[in-house]
This record gives sequence, structure tokens and C-alpha cells, in this order.
Amino acid sequence: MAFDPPTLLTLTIAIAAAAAMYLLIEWRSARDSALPCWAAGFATITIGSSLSLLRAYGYFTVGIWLANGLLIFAHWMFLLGVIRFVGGQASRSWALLPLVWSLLLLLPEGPESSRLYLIVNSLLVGAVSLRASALLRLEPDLATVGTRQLHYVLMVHGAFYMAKAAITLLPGTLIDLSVFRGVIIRVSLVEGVMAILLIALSMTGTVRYRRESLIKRLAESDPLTSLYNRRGFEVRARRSLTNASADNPGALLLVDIDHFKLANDLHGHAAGDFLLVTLSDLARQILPEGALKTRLGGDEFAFLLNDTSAQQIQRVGDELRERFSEVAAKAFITPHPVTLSLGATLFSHPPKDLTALLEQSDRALYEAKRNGRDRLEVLAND
Ligand SMILES: Nc1nc2c(ncn2[C@@H]2O[C@H](COP(=O)(O)OP(=O)(O)OP(=O)(O)O)[C@@H](O)[C@H]2O)c(=O)[nH]1
Repeated sequence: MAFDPPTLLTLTIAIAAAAAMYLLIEWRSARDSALPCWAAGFATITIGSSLSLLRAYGYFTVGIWLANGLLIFAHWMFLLGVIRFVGGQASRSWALLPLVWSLLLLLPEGPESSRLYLIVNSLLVGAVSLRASALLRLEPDLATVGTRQLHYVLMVHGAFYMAKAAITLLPGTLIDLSVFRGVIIRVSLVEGVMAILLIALSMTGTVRYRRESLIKRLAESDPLTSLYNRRGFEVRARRSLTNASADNPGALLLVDIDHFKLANDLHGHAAGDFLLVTLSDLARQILPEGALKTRLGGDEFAFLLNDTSAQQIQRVGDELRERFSEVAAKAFITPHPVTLSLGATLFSHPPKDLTALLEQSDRALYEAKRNGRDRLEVLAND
């Protein structure tokens, strides 16, 4: 089966239209602001490729100038989508693209104009694609399989267009845009079909991976305090428990707000929420880096520390208690002071299991409550 230019263009039109529809449908559920830009890019390719077919009927301005201009615009929409995806700002210099392209209208018709059209078109598409690819070279903790795939696909696509510009510059290269003559134009049409397929697949993959990691993050975090919830705690705690040793002791600190119900009942639910957020903010400020911070539920929190000591636990616990009761006393008047009770377990080898460790810290916490609240009790797990 011969892949003549009209067949390849028709394939491009069909795939680009399907990609635009697919990305728009994805947008209805993912609501990622990159998706409408990418869908608009593919819709533009559909229109541009349809107009390209008109050059066979002698409509050169529409079939060549406008169609190739739309190809540049489509890639710019892809770039804009990438900018939105990574949360950046579009540079104003890209506004020069239509101006540069409009200047080509001054060229007389003929093979040399075809060459210049192709060179300018290739350089602009290549530059825009390479810029989008560069923006997707993300830090390892932000990159996903999807972003890496899109980064490489756009890089190869951009490099192809840059190479196309260089080859077109060589003397003797046959190019006639008016009838799609010349190896470069034909190879470019084949590359176009493959590129839009790969770009569309990587774009949907990129958004899907991000949505999945967002869902996972939401499932493992507490919406009020943004700390981990019990589920997130269980997943992460198991990993850090296995690292405990005599040289790297760990500690589990359970924290419960005293007379929390009083603050809630006397000053409303918002007052209770304020206390919960205050405690989580203090935990972020006071606990050492790398500590696992969790709201287990209600007014109970769990903090898991690595490479710690009895002295550090005492210091952290005292600072949490003092600063929390200071804020609570300033914020609300209650018949009994709203303070913190803390129960900690120190362990110098991996505990039997997480449940046993939680139960032990819970016993320490109970002791703190029984001994009058607003205090820390520590148990050693040896
Ligand atoms: N504001 C607010 N209240 C909550 C939330 N989740 C649970 N609670 C309330 O937390 C209270 C639990 O309080 P307890 O720990 O049983 O009572 P307490 O007064 O702290 O008792 P002690 O710990 O013995 O001092 C209940 O009134 C729940 O309604 C929440 O997300 N926001």
C-alpha cells in the first residue's frame, strides 16, 4: 500500500481529531488546565492538515502559508499546555511567532519560497517543541513515567524538525510544497503521523499519572491538617520501623489534646478545628526533619521519629506542650486548661509490629492522662 501524501494527511487528520476529542473527554474528568490547550493543539492540526489538501487545487496561500502557520500555532498550544502543566508562565517573546510567519507572505511564489517556508516552519516548530521538552525535565520527585515519556517524545520531534531545517538548507535538496514533492516533505508527513500518535498518548498518560498520584495523596492525608492519616501512617511507618537499631533508635510519640471536647462544646467546632491545625503547624515547626507526622483521628496525633534519643523526645514533647497551651490559652477561655498529653515509646530494634508499638505508646499516653494531663510519659521498648 503506497503512503502517498493525501493518504498520510488524511491519516493525520483522523488521528489528530480523535486525539483532540479524547483529550477533551479526559478534561471533563481530570480538569487539568493543560488538557484544553493540548486538545486545541490537535484540533488545530486537524484544520491545518485539511487545509493542506487544498494546495493540490491551487490554493497556495491557504494550503501552504495558512496550513503551515497553523502547524506552528498547534505546537505553541502544546507548549502552552506544558507550561500550564508545570505551573510556569508563558514568555511574551512567543507573540513574535505570527509576525515572523506573516512576513513570509511577502515572498514571491516558487521553489525558493518553498524552501524558505520549510526552513522557517521547521525552525519554529522545532524550537517550540524543544522548549516544551526542556520544561518537562522535572526533578526526580516530580517526574512521572508520563512526564518523562512526553519529554523524550517532544525532544525527538523537536530534533527532527531542527534536522529538517538543516537538510532543507543544503543546496540541491528537492522541495516543492505546492505538490508535496521531495523526500524531506514525504518523510516529514510520515513522522507527523507517528509524532501525533505518540504525543497524544504521552499527554494522556502524563495527566493520568498525575491524577492517580493526587488520588493516592488524598487517600493518605487528613484534609483538615494535611498531615498523613492513619492509612498513610501505616504504609510509611512499616518502612521506617525496620531501620531501627541501637545506633539509630526510633520513637513513637502519641499526642492527645486535653479537654478538647470542652473547647468544641463551648466555642464551636471551628474552635476545635483551630486547635487541631495549631497542633499540626507546631509539629511541622518543632519535629525534626524526616519525622512522620500523622493525625490518627479526632484529637489524636502520632509522630514517628528516626535516629532520636530520650533527650530529644523530652525536648520536642516539652516544646510542643508549652507552645500549644500558650496558643490555646490566648485563643479560648475554658473551665479546664486545653493542653497536651503525650505518650512515647523509644525502641532500639525493629518492634514486633506497628499495632504493638501503638498499644505501648497508648499505655504511656494513658499514664500521662492519669497523672494529671499536660505532661509526657516515656516508655522504653527493650
Ligand atoms: N472540631 C473538631 N472536633 C472533632 C473532630 N473530630 C473529632 N472531634 C471531636 O473531638 C472530641 C473528642 O474528644 P475526647 O478526646 O473524647 O475528649 P477530651 O475532652 O479531649 O477528653 P480528654 O482527652 O480526656 O481530655 C469529640 O467531641 C469529637 O466530636 C474534628 O475534626 N474537628
